[in-house]
Amino acid sequence: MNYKINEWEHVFKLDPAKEMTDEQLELLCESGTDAIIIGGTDGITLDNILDLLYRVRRYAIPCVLEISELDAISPGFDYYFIPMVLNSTEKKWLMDIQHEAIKEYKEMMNWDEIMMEGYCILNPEAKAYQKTNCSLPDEEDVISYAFMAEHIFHLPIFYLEYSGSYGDPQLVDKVSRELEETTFFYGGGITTAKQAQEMKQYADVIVVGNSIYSNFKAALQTVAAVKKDKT
Ligand SMILES: CC(C)=CCC/C(C)=C/CC/C(C)=C/CC/C(C)=C/CC/C(C)=C/CC/C(C)=C/CC/C(C)=C/COP(=O)(O)OP(=O)(O)O
Ligand SMILES: O=P(O)(O)OC[C@@H](O)CO
Ligand SMILES: [Mg+2]
Repeated sequence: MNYKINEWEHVFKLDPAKEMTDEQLELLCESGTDAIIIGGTDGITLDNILDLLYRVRRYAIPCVLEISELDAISPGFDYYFIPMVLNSTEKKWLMDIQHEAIKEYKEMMNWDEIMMEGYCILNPEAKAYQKTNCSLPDEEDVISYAFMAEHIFHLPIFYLEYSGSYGDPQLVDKVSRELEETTFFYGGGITTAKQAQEMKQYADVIVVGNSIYSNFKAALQTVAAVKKDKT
């Protein structure tokens, strides 16, 4: 198990609102992926999060809760990822919800386990884009958000999010050149080994989500595609 996030290359993001068999979960957790992130935008409840956490805990793999709902936070995860949506048009999604949460949880927060994520969401069809009222940034905007994530906010993670659609590899390349200290996560529309390899050339970590539920076999193959040089 590797708990060093800046050494991760591949993670699966599981949606607690979606069904998964025990056999599938075992294959994912033992695939060689670096971590399991539990998160999503819709239908997130404490019950479905705890259920999935309990099932993932059978395996020796880091398990992360990516917080999207204030009333669905539970102890027991290795890490808590907290999004700040940099291209939201509402301050609420950049810092106000987080500010409210700090008032409630400050005493319980162990900063060795918490990573703030600077999100830039680029797919207007994504639920997260719509929920957080994002505006669509151009290339220069995106690169500037990445720069701000590293040099102004000193965030541990910059997350380029195309959730549900495959992004622009040239832009991912340009963003990667902007980041040195901040770990660069790319997520969105990775459904094949080839796409995983393409985005991994630029991003530090690639995130595979929806294809787990639409084409399980192909999703599983994305791990070996980015890790085969290391084994
Ligand atoms: C009890 C305990 C152990 C406490 C530990 C202390 C702790 C960790 C406290 C947390 C404190 C804190 C600051 C919490 C913040 C709470 C919060 C609600 C923040 C808001 C996060 C946010 C901006 C959410 C908006 C939506 C978003 C960006 C979600 C990220 C995940 C994402 C993009 C999922 C992909 O969704 P998508 O694919 O579009 O949609 P589907 O779900 O349909 O796939
Ligand atoms: O679901 P997909 O499109 O694979 O995206 C993964 C992740 O970035 C979603 O938050
Ligand atoms: Mg999803």
